[in-house]
Amino acid sequence: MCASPPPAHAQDPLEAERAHLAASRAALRAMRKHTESLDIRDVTANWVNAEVLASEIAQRIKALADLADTPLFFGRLDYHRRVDADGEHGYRFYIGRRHVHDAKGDPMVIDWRAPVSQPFYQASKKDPKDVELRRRFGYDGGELTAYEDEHLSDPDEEETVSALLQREIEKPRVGPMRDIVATIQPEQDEIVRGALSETVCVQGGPGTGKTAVGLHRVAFLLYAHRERLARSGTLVIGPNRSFLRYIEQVLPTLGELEVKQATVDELVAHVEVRGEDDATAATLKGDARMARVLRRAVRAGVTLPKEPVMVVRGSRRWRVPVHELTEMVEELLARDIRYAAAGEALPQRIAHAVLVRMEQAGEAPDDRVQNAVARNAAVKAAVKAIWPPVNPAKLVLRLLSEPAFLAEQAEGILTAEEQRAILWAKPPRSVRSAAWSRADAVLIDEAHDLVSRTGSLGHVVLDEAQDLSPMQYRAVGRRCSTGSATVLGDIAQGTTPWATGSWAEALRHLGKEAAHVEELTQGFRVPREVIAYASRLLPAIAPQLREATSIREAPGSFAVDRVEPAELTPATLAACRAALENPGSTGLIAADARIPALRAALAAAGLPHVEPGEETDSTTRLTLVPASLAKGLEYDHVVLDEPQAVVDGEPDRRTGLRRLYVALTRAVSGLTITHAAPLPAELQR
Ligand SMILES: Nc1ncnc2c1ncn2[C@@H]1O[C@H](COP(=O)(O)OP(=O)(O)OP(=O)(O)O)[C@@H](O)[C@H]1O
Repeated sequence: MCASPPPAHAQDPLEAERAHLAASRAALRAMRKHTESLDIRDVTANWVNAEVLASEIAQRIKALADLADTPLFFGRLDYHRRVDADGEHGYRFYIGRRHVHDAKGDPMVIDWRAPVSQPFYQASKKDPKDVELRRRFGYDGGELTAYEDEHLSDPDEEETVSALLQREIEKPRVGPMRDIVATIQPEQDEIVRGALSETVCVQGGPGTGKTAVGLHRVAFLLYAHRERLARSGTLVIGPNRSFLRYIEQVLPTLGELEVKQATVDELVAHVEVRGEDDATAATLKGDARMARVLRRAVRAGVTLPKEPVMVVRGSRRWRVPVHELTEMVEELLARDIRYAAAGEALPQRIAHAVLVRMEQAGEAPDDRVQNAVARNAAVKAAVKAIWPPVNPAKLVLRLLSEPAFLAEQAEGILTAEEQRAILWAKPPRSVRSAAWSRADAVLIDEAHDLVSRTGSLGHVVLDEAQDLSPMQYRAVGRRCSTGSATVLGDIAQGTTPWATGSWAEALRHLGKEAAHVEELTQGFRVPREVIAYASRLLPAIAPQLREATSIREAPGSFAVDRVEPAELTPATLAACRAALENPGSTGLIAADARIPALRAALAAAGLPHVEPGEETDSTTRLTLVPASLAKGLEYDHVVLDEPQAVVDGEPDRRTGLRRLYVALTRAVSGLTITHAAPLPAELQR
């Protein structure tokens, strides 16, 4: 970083940049050494503080690791004028994954999230944002091998597509998801740097970078609001564990080690899920009307008092009459406070009424007396009868077991037929023995929240959101009720019968109606020909959506092989072998029902494979992917076995075609389809 304009020296620019890289590396090592040598004995008064500080330091040491194959900086900005922002000043800034400073404290590399770095992503010929030169760096392993310049204010220089960006996008994919920090695009950057207070919903076709954007947004928010989010917490929600394993490296590479990950099922794991609903029951249980039924049910046990409360203290008896108790209960019912909080308020109200009477009788009771009266056995007994405690799981068990109870709570909300659809055919004996379904667990979570408020996090990223039921949105919404969310999804990839119809509706259930919906349209994954082929399904699965474009220049390979039924499995295996000739990962995607047969065939043929979410290595680059787990994942080459079987694996045709759309859009460099049954009509054009 220079404090004065860069001198026009004759040195080979690449050499100069390599020198800066070497100096930055040395500075990073020095920073790490310094942190490692910190002696905390003098600054911590007790062992708790010492523990906290020690763990913070350990985190910092980890964050300061110089990762050999992740370049320390990937870009450079030369401003026209000296920039003074956020403690950074100078004309020239190197942009990287984290701050590096020299011994004097002057910055060598600026964090990509700092305000001075933003023009690296946003500046253009049209709006240069004071930037004279934008330089992108190319690396081979850890070695700086190339650079590419754009003189943003030079009217004679033509605007071109960056070859380095193109190279980055075209790289064969291997292993888990990587960060995209060097090549975030302007439309993505807008979302990444959105204000913490704002909830944003991103609709985008397959491979438009929704997941990548969501993860970088968390990294950005943690940078901009570190203390606040450290207190309140951040969470990334994904559809299943294999997906979460696929993305789990991205934030740590960006230096963020503290972000939690979970599936929606894990968030609501109050009971063990062993049962499964049919589509009708699951859809009804996921319907937002269930929240109203539960609200009523939670309060169903509240009984208006029939007798006065009599408190005996010493030689005196104090009586709170029925009408006064009734007023208290009615007031608590009318107020929007949680059931348990209201149940705790009631004894205090009764005690207060007793205190008023004591005062009227000339006594001078204080707070301690009020608390003692609230704990008095007569008051406790009355409260238990009026406002009995509610066990959320037991309540849901009763609701799904007792037709009369359900009828009472669901009257005017669910029809008789709908009630029958969600009732258990054979009611379980206890919470433990019940075969709870995933949707039931969400109902229990709602009941929990009606009883006592669920704590809110600072920010939640909800990926593959198109699949959530309204009740699941509510479960996520209460976990960010005082924070914000990034909602990511693609309506065309919605494969659950209970999926919410539109983003506006989804955001309402999430409790974030004011959120705006952004659209990402540039596809970074799927080759042009393949996305065009998959898009033939759009009129049938999401007619309102536009086809995603592909910014990949490499045409990729695409083949459809029809074979005799007896030849299907051998043809699929042969396609896998051919795909494995290429560098990068190969995914064999098939209908869930085909997986056992294919697994056996792969074993018999001596083709080793892993399951989704497991790490591939140089000897095992093939993953066998059930269509139901393909969502969100990508492979360099995809072999898709028998598309019609993928469609048939779902309860209805639209869902089947959407599942197929997901499977067709996982490939980065090549897609081979093998089939014996005719292809679904929608694909034949
Ligand atoms: N700006 C970018 N530069 C380089 N690569 C990018 C960029 N944006 C996205 N990608 C890459 O494109 C691929 C698809 O991104 P991602 O998985 O985030 O898309 P998605 O929209 O979530 O897809 P899906 O709808 O299939 O879940 C990933 O390999 C990602 O790293």
